[in-house]
Amino acid sequence: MSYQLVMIRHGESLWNKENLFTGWTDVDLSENGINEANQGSILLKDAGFHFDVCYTSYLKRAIHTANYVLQGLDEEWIPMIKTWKLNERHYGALQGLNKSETAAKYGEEQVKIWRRSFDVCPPLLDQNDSRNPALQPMYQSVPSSELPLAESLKDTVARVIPYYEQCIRKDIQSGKKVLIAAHGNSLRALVMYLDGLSAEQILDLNIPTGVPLVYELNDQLQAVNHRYLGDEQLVKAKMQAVKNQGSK
Ligand SMILES: O=C(O)[C@@H](CO)OP(=O)(O)O
Repeated sequence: MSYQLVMIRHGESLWNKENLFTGWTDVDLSENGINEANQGSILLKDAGFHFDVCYTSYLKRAIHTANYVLQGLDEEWIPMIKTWKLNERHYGALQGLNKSETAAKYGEEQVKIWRRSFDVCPPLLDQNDSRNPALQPMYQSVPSSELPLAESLKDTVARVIPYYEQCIRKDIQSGKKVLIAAHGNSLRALVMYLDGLSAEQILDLNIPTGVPLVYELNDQLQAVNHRYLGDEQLVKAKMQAVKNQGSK
């Protein structure tokens, strides 16, 4: 018995377009991001994919991407489960700063550490900052002790993976076709776990926007292989573009 899991990072957001650290800031997709989500849907449709359930975050760029994908597949009726556990990594006080300007100010190496290291946490948001999730209606049902003021990838792994194991895994195991529409770093956390990557290996992993990533899992639900749908060169160029966001 083998299983399958499909992930998709949201299409380009308005803040991706402006090259701003985004994290839990709830921004819309750009025009290009909408096209990317629709394109992702076409790739899935052409390859014959169907879904029984979709998991996404609380953030509208991921929710809208899921909607565009499911609309294209004519499967908007399936259950869509929204959880803050799949939110983007919280970028703390870096949120809203331009990545290139931050690289010019603090150096590209420091920005790479903030963006891609496993266990370095960005500077924390102030408790009284209106962006503190504990002060926002969106997170009112979450105990404030669980809500971050910034997160490293390690912190993100610590919330994404237990959720995957407790909730998503069960659906996959019961034979449901699962789609996860999430974010660059919440998906890096999941890929790190599924592929058993080390802290060094994860440094150079960049997830492209709006491209379906298909995992084949064995009967133990271990990853046996994965592939992006679509043109290989285009996928590589999109990954490189994500990497370059941290250049001066
Ligand atoms: O700003 C962010 O929240 C993320 C994803 O867009 O960026 P990065 O690729 O720098 O981790």
